[in-house]
Amino acid sequence: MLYIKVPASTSNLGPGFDSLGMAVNLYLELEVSESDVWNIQHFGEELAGLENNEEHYIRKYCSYFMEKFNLQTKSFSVVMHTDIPLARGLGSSGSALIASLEIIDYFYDLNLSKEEKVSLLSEIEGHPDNVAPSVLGGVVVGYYNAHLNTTSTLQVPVIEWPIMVVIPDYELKTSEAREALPASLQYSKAVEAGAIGNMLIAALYAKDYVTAGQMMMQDVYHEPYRKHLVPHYEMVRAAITGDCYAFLSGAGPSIFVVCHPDHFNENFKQLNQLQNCEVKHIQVDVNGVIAYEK
Ligand SMILES: Nc1ncnc2c1ncn2[C@@H]1O[C@H](COP(=O)(O)OP(=O)(O)OP(=O)(O)O)[C@@H](O)[C@H]1O
Ligand SMILES: N[C@@H](CCO)C(=O)O
Repeated sequence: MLYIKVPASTSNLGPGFDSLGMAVNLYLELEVSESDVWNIQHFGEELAGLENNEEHYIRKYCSYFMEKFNLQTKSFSVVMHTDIPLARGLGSSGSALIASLEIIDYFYDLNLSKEEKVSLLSEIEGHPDNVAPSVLGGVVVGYYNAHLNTTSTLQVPVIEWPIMVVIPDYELKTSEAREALPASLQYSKAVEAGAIGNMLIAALYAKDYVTAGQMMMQDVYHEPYRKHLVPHYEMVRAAITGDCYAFLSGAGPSIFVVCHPDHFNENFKQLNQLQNCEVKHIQVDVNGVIAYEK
């Protein structure tokens, strides 16, 4: 029996659009064994609405990898639980892709390295900002070069201020949130967007979380085009006070909030007053995916 535990991820962190992400302590967990026929069992409320057919991501991406590596077809029995809410900007689809690759890696003895896994997964997603942190752990910058089909990643220091996430009670599919983006950015806007992202990375290295937070809140790549899809976005920005900074998690609708330790409790209480959402204190996951025989 193979046990797999994949952390959730938040991506973009404001201006790190498609290239910056952080693994966090919500988890997809699976127990997997070989079987004559596919059998996937769901546990927990997050998976309650998920259809269990050939399009199920675990089944679909296991088949994808079998074909990609020219492997003899196998079927699996899977028992699955997740704390990661689906389609909320917390990397749920990435977690399912990662789990599928772990299944194939283990049951076909592929012995893929973490770097090879991140490359294979980034090719599917088109960007590494969810899969790289969920595989490697911590805060990760990644660049998927679609022309060469290569992925580069580097870990940056984890954020040491406390973090919370506001999870609205509605879904937003990544595909819908990507459709809201413009087809092109004016040159001067692109330069501005890049400068804000560069400042964010420098601030994370410097552990200057006031500057990091200010950069997180000034994204011009995606948040201006998506905020109309997320009513909680302006509500959260209006509610936070003190040294406290918010960014849209991935494609949304969840919103991450990074706070000075002295300002965390008052902001946590304040955000808990908001309707139609849940607020969770979050930790960075520094391990990334784990998989072992049970
Ligand atoms: N554990 C899972 N098993 C199977 N399919 C899953 C699982 N988790 C997510 N999915 C699939 O992924 C879809 C959500 O993907 P989507 O990219 O829209 O959101 P997300 O990955 O949660 O957010 P983001 O990419 O912004 O972080 C679900 O509707 C479901 O089809
Ligand atoms: N960087 C991606 C993350 C969601 O997959 C986006 O914002 O669309």
